[in-house]
Amino acid sequence: MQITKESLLKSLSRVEDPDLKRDLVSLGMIQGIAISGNKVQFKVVLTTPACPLKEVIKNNCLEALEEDFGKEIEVEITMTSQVTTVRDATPILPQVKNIIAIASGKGGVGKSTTAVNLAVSLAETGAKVGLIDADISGPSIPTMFNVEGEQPSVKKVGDKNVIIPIMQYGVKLMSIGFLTPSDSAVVWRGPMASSALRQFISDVEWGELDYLFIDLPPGTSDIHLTMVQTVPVTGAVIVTTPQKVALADASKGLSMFKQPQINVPVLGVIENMAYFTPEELPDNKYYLFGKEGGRKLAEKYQVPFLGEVPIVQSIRESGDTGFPAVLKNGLTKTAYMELAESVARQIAIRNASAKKTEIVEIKA
Ligand SMILES: Nc1ncnc2c1ncn2[C@@H]1O[C@H](COP(=O)(O)OP(=O)(O)OP(=O)(O)O)[C@@H](O)[C@H]1O
Repeated sequence: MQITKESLLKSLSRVEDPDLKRDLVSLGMIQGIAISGNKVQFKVVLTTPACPLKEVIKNNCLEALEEDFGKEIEVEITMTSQVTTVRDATPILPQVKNIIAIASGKGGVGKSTTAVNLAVSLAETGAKVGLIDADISGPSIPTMFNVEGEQPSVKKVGDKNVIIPIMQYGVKLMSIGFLTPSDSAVVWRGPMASSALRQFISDVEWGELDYLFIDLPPGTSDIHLTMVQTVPVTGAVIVTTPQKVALADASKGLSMFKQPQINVPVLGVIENMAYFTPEELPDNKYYLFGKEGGRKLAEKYQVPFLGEVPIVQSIRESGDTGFPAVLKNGLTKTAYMELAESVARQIAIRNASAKKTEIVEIKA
């Protein structure tokens, strides 16, 4: 059969994106077609560079084409990506495609550690990533990125001063820790903390970003409200340990996002410190805080379970030395890369299926 653009597209329209459950052609994912005799070239534009199904989709395309055009067809597929968004080009962060809140109920469950490693993992896949440390009274991001003591520069744009974020490990960063001495106790009144977050959102030159993570303080606070009143949040990720007290608090955090007045989609639950494992004996698992609590929480609230991260000594050391665990080879790298793929996948699914998030109106 002679290969034409139409026959090629007809063939590829039998291939589905397994997550979005629609065919690649109607999703507009097939681009740049070039045909010469029995040689064809095209691009598959995925919804994220962290797509875990890259190889599956590529093989399904090859199979469909060989079925229709025989083994003699020569196919060159370039797998590329364009992160999706449901945001309008609003005056606030117009070039930021997705804003993701990282929240927990209880403090100390590893929310910041998770936010840091997710951000660096996605940057490693080639995505443009930013991270706001909204934990105003206990900023840990500068330490975890080994940029303590750095000060962002400021430039004038028109009559406005804009802050240039600090760039480290491919991630643009903003934290109150860059603006105050690291050993001083920052005691903020609620309104001051909220105004700092608003400034981090609107007065920082974030530029084009695929993913902007906001590392929230633990619990539910004024900061959470300020965030949802300032920007439309694509979705929230809840971090918890499997321990009963952490789960009880995580449920409260999760319910807050689901409240009709807030209405931020919950992308899923991450179980941190799921079990202890010595790195040299990764098959030995000790369930210090109980088993599968995060998974059960996700089931209870009918939200995706995004994955688990074990307690590993090197994760704590990586945080303290400012060299994120995902940048070291080994089991922690694998755990965080898989987690990042899982988060990126849920963002793509959310963007394909749910409508945009509205900013929460301030009611007096
Ligand atoms: N999977 C893990 N394995 C080992 N240590 C971890 C792991 N996750 C986090 N930690 C360590 O636990 C401590 C608390 O983590 P982190 O600061 O990320 O928690 P948090 O929930 O953001 O805390 P807070 O709510 O107080 O800001 C840190 O010392 C961190 O290095």
